[in-house]
Amino acid sequence: MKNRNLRSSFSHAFNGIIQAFKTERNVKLHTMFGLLAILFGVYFRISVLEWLIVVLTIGFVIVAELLNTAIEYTVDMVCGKTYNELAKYSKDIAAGATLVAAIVAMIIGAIIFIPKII
Ligand SMILES: Nc1ncnc2c1ncn2[C@@H]1O[C@H](COP(=O)(O)OP(=O)(O)OP(=O)(O)O)[C@@H](O)[C@H]1O
Repeated sequence: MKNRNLRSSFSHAFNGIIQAFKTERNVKLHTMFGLLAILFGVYFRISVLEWLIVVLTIGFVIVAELLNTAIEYTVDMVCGKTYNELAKYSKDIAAGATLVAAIVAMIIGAIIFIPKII
């Protein structure tokens, strides 16, 4: 089924974000960390450059989580409950991508905020 116009295209994309947020604990968790980083940014009055880095990092983590969720759904659609070695690799690698994104975000958060907290 093809999107007939830009509005339905945006609407489906938005529904996808809502679906991932509702069903995936990690999407919720990383969104909370993103909001916390924004609160810290406001509180510590970080610079424009720091805001650019914080916003890019939050987007990077959320995009990784959304892609991981899409891969999980696709694997489940193909395999259902059947064990499959390739399904395992796909899910583990997708989860690995979100872990890398989360670690990078933690390092960036530490570099920006720890000196301000101290
Ligand atoms: N069909 C399958 N065949 C083989 N292994 C699977 C299959 N489905 C899941 N697994 C294994 O179980 C793990 C957990 O899968 P699950 O679908 O529960 O992901 P999840 O707990 O939602 O992951 P995340 O915490 O990243 O959101 C996968 O990383 C994979 O190692």
